[in-house]
Amino acid sequence: MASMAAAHEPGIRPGSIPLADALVPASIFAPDRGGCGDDAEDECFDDGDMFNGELEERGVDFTNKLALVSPNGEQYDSLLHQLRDRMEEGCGETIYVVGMGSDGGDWGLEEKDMEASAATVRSMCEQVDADLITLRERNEAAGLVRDYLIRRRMGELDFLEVRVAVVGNVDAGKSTLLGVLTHGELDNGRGFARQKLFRHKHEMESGRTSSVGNDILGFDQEGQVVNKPDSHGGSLDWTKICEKSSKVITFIDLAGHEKYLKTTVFGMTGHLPDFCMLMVGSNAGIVGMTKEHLGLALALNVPVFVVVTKIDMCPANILQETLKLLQRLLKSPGCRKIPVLVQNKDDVIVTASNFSSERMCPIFQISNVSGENMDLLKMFLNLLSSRTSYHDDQPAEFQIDDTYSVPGVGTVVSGTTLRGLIRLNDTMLLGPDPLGSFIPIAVKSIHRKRMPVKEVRGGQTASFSLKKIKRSSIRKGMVMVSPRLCPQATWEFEAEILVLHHPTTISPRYQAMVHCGSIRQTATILSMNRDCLRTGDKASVHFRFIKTPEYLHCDQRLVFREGRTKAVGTITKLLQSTNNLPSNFKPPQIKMQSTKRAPPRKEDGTMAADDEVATIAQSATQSPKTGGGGRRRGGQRHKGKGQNSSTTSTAAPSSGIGGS
Ligand SMILES: Nc1nc2c(ncn2[C@@H]2O[C@H](COP(=O)(O)OP(=O)(O)OP(=O)(O)O)[C@@H](O)[C@H]2O)c(=O)[nH]1
Repeated sequence: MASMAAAHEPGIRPGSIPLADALVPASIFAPDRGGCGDDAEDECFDDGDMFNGELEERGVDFTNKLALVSPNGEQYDSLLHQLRDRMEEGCGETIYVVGMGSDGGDWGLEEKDMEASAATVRSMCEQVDADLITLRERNEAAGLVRDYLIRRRMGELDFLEVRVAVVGNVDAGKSTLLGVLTHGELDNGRGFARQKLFRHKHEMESGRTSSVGNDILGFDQEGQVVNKPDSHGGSLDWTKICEKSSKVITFIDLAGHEKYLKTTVFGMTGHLPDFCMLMVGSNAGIVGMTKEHLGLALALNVPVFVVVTKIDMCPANILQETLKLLQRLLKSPGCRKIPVLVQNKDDVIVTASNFSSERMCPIFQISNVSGENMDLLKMFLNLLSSRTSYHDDQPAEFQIDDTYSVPGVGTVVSGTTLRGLIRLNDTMLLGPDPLGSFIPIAVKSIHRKRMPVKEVRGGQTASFSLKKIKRSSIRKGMVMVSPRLCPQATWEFEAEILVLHHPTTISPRYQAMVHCGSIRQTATILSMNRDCLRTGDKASVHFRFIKTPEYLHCDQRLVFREGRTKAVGTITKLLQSTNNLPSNFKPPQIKMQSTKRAPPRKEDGTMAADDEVATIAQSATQSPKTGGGGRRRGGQRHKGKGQNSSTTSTAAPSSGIGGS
């Protein structure tokens, strides 16, 4: 396990970080024998999560390391119940530790007790139709301790799904890493690996990503990568990957260049990532858009892990400097993260088990050219579990993030199932159209990752082919929902916002782009509870969309931006609209309204970047429903949103609502 003294750590080279600045070792996240010492530990286990996630008793003492040795019938049922809960919380998987108690006794079991415990766990796995995979075995003071991965058995057409947004400055090595991971071939340092991923001709020519790309990495039940590129064109057969995988990681590859920030924001809000992988070139350090992207992830409450690339070509002192600045940024009051350097498999297990605490921020140091530490990153990815828990009985909701016209098939929409279960031939309501109406539409075919399936559930991305509807009448940001929801569209809403940057002041009638889920539309500020807003200010703001009403939820996070102006916030109220006409019937010709010129905080009106990150995190942590994290793996989920829970009612009367 990682040690506190950075100088002794293999990944850190001579000229290491001074002890005071040392990264937090992963070992502090390992469960304690009986209590939590410092803040970091409190954070990890503040729900009393001591032994395999449960402290309370249900006929069995979960804190006792011998609980699994020979449980009686009632105790076995309790243990099984606990395992089922944890599997559900972890969206079909959980890391299960045998031989560790939290009752103060020494850790470890004698061999025969370990075998008896393992037999109990194996039998429970059969009951829940899951596989038991040994992650590691170690010797502790009183004997053996084993960490298992318990993962639901997947049929050929099913797999667990985790979405990871990949962000970082230009040239950090994002596309290269994805090329290396998904195609299994190392880079040559001159752009070889990324060639396989570029989607546009201009990307091939400039070497820069401009669009939101999707790449998949499949793991089989044993945690081995299943991606096998075609030996001719090097392309990947997604269907084959999905058939062989028990878990598929979808990377949402986002552009690093500032001019594509709009696309990057859309990727982070619209594609609902479970996690964010922030890439940093070790030689370039924390430059360009790095802080901007980190701030975005914090604002949207997406847990972040960092991958420092190019360690093959970086002098030791520069690498140390980058790591030092990185951990300073992560620990700053704005981020309040606990940076943890991942250096071996033990660190991977500990960080992956605790990652959903949101406060922990694992840091990997890799090379796309030599492949150093790539195995640790892959192992970590295999152990991440989705943060979107699903319940099949919830009314289904699907958000559309793209549309296509497929020859011979017709109109196809792609997006993410937010909740519930959608089956072939189900009738859903599609909308809202510009008048706020929803129309009934039958689901004629469903694909997950290009593979035909019969159903799709909460947390999974999918595409549907739709009959008798033109592509032009569907736009990004529309939804398909269960008729049970009687969906309504909203022209106006209230949100608590925090201005991260604005050169002057924002006042009523100011317009900017609202990003919320896959919605991307300009909205006007009608009123707010302050005269004007400038960088760092918070306010409750009343917005109105200028073009069409949208389907919104209270508690949804939003990003409000225009050029370099940025604000983040949470929707607090869906408001009744006064009329059904689009407000751009006579669009107000106002933009970047600056009624009063307030003294900017810095010469150019910006906040110091650290302040900006600070303010973002403050907003994220103070958001009414964001919660503080602190739960172990599987415990941190996308927060439940009210079912289109407007406080009053919403806008346009709809012709097709609730029909079928
Ligand atoms: N030596 C070395 N070169 C690397 C490594 N990773 C990436 N590179 C090189 O760095 C350059 C930039 O990599 P990209 O993957 O295009 O960077 P990016 O972050 O995707 O850039 P954008 O798409 O513009 O956002 C390419 O020439 C890669 O070959 C690494 O670990 N070591």
